[in-house]
Amino acid sequence: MQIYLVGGAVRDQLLGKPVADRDYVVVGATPEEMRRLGYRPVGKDFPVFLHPHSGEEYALARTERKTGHGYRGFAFHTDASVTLEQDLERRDLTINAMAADAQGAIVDPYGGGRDLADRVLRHVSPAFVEDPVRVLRVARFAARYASLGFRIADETLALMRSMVADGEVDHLVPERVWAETRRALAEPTPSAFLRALRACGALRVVFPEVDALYGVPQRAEFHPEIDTGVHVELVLGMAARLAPGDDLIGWCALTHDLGKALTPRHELPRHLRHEHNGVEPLRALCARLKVPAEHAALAELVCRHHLEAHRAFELRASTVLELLEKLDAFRRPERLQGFLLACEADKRGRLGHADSPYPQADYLRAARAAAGTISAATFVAQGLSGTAIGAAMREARVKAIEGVKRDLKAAE
Ligand SMILES: Nc1ccn([C@@H]2O[C@H](COP(=O)(O)OP(=O)(O)OP(=O)(O)O)[C@@H](O)[C@H]2O)c(=O)n1
Ligand SMILES: [Mg+2]
Repeated sequence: MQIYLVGGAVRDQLLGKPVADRDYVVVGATPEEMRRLGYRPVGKDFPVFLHPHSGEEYALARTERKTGHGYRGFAFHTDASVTLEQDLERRDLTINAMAADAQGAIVDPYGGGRDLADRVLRHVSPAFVEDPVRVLRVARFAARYASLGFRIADETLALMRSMVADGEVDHLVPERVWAETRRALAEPTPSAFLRALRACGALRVVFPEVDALYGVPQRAEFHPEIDTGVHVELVLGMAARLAPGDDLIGWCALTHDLGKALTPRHELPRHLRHEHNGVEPLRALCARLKVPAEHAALAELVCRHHLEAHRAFELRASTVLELLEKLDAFRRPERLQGFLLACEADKRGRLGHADSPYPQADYLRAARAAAGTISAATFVAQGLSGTAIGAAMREARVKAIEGVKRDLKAAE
């Protein structure tokens, strides 16, 4: 039997990127042989094994045949006669379909090295269509490598388009959609994920609430980019810059303006109440994709309150305190931090505003810090009890926030 390093590890090595996880393909072996050598089978019907010591994945070379719609409609064919070339042929992209033998020699029957050098995401063979998740994967790789100059090959985009038209993407289970989305949001250029999905028509199927934002105008004095979809792309880019690798902030960036798709036509390009209108579609989206609770919670806070953050200096101190309370900022400072990052991404994610300051974040952080030093114990010690404690605390916190505001004014 022969063992080859395969897929992402070979690609990343050739790109000069750190290799995260290593997958191996084993040619000319049987499951019995693998077990005899001490490899542990991953599942019952799945020809994948874990190395007895390293725990890395070793898959028997296989071909895949589609038997039905969607994620489960697969049959594997594996036997000792399946070649490396056959195994590589059923993979998604040429850059993911290279192997390296034990000496490090590259096996590259489908031109992955050339596409890597040319910065092209290209499918390997017509077998690409057998797994609709690949539509999302290609978009995710676009988000990962856009900054290196990668683009999707025309023929691959055409194939993705035909898969969407054939309804293949309708059958994706929410867990897979979320898993790919979450990873895409943590990549350096998450907007490329949106653009790729939109280019093949998958955005309308997977994220109709986001797709609907394209073509919706906003007021030019606040949004020189005009188009709400373009704004969301810019906010995603800014979120990736302010909070690299943070899919929580990315999720807030993606969903903060969903309400703008619901603005009545005659009100455009103004978006009155969009922060309220966005809550319902956001909740529906989070439920549909089974988004983690923290993602759903912070995204809703950002959706509801981002305008208040932008207007922080115009708010009364008592309103600032209420905002901090709604964010649960006193018990959970990380929530405030995430909220402010998303709000800053929204403000700077506008054409020509990438380098604008966002002093509102410093103000709200300082307000939280000042108000946070006031504790109930002081008032208990003064002999207050019951609701009087809460009232006195509020009053003291409002005063503290007023003090922060005064200091800021004085420093101007
Ligand atoms: N739907 C899929 C999933 C995986 N693969 C193949 O399996 C390999 C390993 O998959 P995975 O670990 O998900 O992707 P990587 O390419 O390793 O990328 P990452 O860096 O994200 O792990 C891929 O390179 C690709 O050859 C595929 O063809 N189709
Ligand atoms: Mg991998």
